[in-house]
Amino acid sequence: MSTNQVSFTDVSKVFALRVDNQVQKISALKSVSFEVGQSEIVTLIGPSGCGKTTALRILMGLETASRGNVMVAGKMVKGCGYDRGLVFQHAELLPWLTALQNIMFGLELKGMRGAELKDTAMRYLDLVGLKDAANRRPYQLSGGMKQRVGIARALAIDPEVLLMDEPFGALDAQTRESLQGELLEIQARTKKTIVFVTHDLDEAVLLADRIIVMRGGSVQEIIKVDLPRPRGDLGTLRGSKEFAETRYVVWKALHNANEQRH
Ligand SMILES: Nc1ncnc2c1ncn2[C@@H]1O[C@H](COP(=O)(O)OP(=O)(O)OP(=O)(O)O)[C@@H](O)[C@H]1O
Repeated sequence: MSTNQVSFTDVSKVFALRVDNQVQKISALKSVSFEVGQSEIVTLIGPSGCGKTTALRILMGLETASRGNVMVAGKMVKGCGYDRGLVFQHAELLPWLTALQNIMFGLELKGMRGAELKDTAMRYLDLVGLKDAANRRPYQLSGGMKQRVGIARALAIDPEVLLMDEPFGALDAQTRESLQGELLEIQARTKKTIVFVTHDLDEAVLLADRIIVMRGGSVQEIIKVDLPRPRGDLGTLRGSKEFAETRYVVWKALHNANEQRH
């Protein structure tokens, strides 16, 4: 974790909304700064509307910052790029393509052709445990399987940083838990740097090296998670004293964030 893969420095974002012929300004981010080290997993958590998705969208290049600097892998972010992969809450796969073709599509856009194209897509499908479902179309996949394809699609372009916006938020508790474990295993193998937005306190702790607690467009607190890596069996981890202690620290920070909001 010596070099920073992400530097978000003094970033502010103001949205201008036109309501009844009047322009209303919404300050979504106010001088937000944080860094993410190489191979680090950082989770962003905080009350609804505190700016988590806006921060992620700026990192992805889908929004521009009104002020401040955003660097990924040593380069200033100017629009989308293959150095970043995004996974949404809903995988948003192309419905007329198979799981394999959905992954190939992104690789083709990147310029990959021929045997390498199919082999690479298959390798990433295998990484998320879906080799046998390669020829299924999205409607033939469960919610969890679709999210796995979404993760494979983002990883296949070999980004420096994986940006994940509540990727497991729409899944049932059991599928969510197994995907959390799978994500940790994949990260241990690929060593990707991950910025992960979640509403779920347990998820924030289970996955992260550090947790950024946000409030009203600002960083309220950054909490280091000292749980060992690899995290091993997440069920056992959840039952540990260390997990409970960290969870309480984050709960308190969130509680403060909520109180100061009201
Ligand atoms: N395109 C936009 N135009 C105007 N306002 C926006 C836009 N996108 C976000 N906002 C506003 O910016 C603020 C932060 O929104 P954001 O979606 O980043 O919050 P969030 O923490 O991700 O919320 P949630 O947890 O509910 O998804 C909110 O007040 C929201 O209404």
